[in-house]
Amino acid sequence: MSAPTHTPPPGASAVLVLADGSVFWGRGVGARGEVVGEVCFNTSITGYQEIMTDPSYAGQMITFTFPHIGNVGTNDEDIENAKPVALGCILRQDITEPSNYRARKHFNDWLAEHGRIGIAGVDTRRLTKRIRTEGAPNGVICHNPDGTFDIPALIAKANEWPGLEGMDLAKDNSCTTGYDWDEALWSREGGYGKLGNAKHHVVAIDYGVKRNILRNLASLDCKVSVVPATTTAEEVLAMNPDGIFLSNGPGDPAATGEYAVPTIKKLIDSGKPVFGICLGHQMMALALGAKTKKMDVGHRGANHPVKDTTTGVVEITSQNHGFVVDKDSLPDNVEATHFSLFDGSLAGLRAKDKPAFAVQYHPEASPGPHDSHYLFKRFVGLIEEAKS
Ligand SMILES: NC(=O)CC[C@H](N)C(=O)O
Repeated sequence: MSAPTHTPPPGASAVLVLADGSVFWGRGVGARGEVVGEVCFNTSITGYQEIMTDPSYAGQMITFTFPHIGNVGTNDEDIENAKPVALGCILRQDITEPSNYRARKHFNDWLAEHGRIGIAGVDTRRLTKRIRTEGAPNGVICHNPDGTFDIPALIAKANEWPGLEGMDLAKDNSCTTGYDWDEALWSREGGYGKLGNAKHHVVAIDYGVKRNILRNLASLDCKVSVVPATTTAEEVLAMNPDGIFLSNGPGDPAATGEYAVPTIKKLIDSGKPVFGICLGHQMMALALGAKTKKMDVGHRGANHPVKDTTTGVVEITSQNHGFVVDKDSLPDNVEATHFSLFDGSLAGLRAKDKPAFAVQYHPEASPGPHDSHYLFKRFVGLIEEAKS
């Protein structure tokens, strides 16, 4: 990488610095100010609003490898959380003018309104290659229209940030009080549906849950009670659920060892059907005695092939994770059920002696393909089996 210059080029209103001293000049988008966190990349070509609102991106800023960000604007519906959670975004091109019948707001205005900082005009290919070869670095985006930047201070800030490893972000991104969920999946004709005839009761533990997971459950006739991350196993079981769902969420799964992991162990031992997604998958693995680790290269995109070894079927999946379950650490009572066809990493597991299973990726998509919706049906199938 060429030596960084600390003199802003003409017109620079933002800068991205990495902990190793790399400097990327650009044009600020969204809110002004400074943000520090992990710099990752996502290869999806659609769904920037769903991605920015996915709570699993807490502590991270997202490099969008697709250059046309903003082309469908933003609306009040394509959200996975009430507010964006990703710290900021890094873009190749200036934000595209919105052109879509559902657009309500320009992406730039939406970012600014929610206090989210971004930078456009970055060589995102160079940045992505750097992340791919050296891992996701700490970084700072600074957006200052005055064009004055204290680069050494920003680099120091990037280095001082402790990094995601060992960081528990699930508790802070959970709801603080429980609530019932009855919104079902979206359709072009009717928008979001409503839970009709509630056949099953699912308690979903919220570690930073994406709404489309809850919508999928509601669309399969599940009344969903969402509860905070620190809810105890006794409290969950006292709600008499037919099934228990462990949500996705940000941060290091191993850092949830004091509250989530022991709770999940008790819930699995109760014999109730349990289904986990992403962080939920990682914590289920920890509860079953396996280990997790930080990945050299995280998976973030909407075209990741995964093989379900129980059926032999390959599905194209939506993914967002930087930690993974070590496939060599699975105890005898745990079966590996899915593998990533990109790097062979573990993408799904099940307990052999309990109705508990989980996947590392996102069957709810949002954004992404719908190949993996069958997993929600698999969960409801386990619930029906347990009830009969
Ligand atoms: N989407 C998620 O649940 C992410 C899980 C975890 N925070 C990871 O990065 O691996």
